[in-house]
Amino acid sequence: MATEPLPLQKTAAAAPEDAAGTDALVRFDRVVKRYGDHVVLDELDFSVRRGEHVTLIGPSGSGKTTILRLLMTLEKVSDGVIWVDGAPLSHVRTPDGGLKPAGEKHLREARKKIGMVFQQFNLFPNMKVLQNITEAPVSVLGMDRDEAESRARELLDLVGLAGKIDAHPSQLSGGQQQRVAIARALAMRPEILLLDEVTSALDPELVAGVLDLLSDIARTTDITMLCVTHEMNFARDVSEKVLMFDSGRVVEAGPPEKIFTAPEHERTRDFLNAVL
Ligand SMILES: Nc1ncnc2c1ncn2[C@@H]1O[C@H](COP(=O)(O)OP(=O)(O)OP(=O)(O)O)[C@@H](O)[C@H]1O
Repeated sequence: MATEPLPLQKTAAAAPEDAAGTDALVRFDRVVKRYGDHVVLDELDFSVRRGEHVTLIGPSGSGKTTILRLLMTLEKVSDGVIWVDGAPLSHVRTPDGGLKPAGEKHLREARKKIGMVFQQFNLFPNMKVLQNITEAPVSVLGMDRDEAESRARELLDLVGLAGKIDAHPSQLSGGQQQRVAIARALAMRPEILLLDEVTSALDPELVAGVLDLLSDIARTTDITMLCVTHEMNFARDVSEKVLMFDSGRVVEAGPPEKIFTAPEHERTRDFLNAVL
């Protein structure tokens, strides 16, 4: 059975030079997220270019996970618009050219472009490794099962777990489970990969292996990454841009070498002093 190539090689085209952010793949446009009276994201503006690897840092409660959950359409914006690839993610266009909040059908379609890896792996406990990876491509994308299995095998090879194809998640270490979760996210061929503290639940000796895998994926593929992490060395190695959040706003943004060595904002300095 012929399979399409995996989207796992860098294409020749360089990421567009776009200092103004007009060619952003992801753009938050005055995004507000409230839970009751609690404003979690406060007219948040930021953008991410295609192929860029961005790390989100900031104190607990500053809204980092909320940003990823909004992108994954697990939450809805209270105000403002999220754009992905020039189209509204959180909204749909009205006949008069305006925007209205998107319904479930649009959101289901939109989330196909986006994959997420969670802190707690979130594998299906009753499915073997192979089926964990093939389930969504078959049921959500309508992919032929043979093709999905063939791709899953390639991805398991990539994450170093070819021998665990018939294991259940409970038979794997945390690091192995997280590798399966990464393979499962990639199986959907996402344009954007969201990583939410993916090593926080791992035993310390398993962290480096998962981070090395993600570094390889960042280096060798075109995938755009948004990554919430407390692993500052990883952020330094992998990302081109670091966004420092506080109280639902970006207080400072820049390349890691700038943010980590010469932060300008007092909140960034305080945060880095606490975590480094
Ligand atoms: N479903 C919810 N209902 C009410 N409040 C929520 C909900 N989800 C998140 N919050 C609140 O939103 C704020 C931001 O949470 P979020 O998880 O985005 O922060 P974070 O920066 O990712 O924090 P951490 O680093 O601790 O994971 C917190 O004050 C949190 O309590």
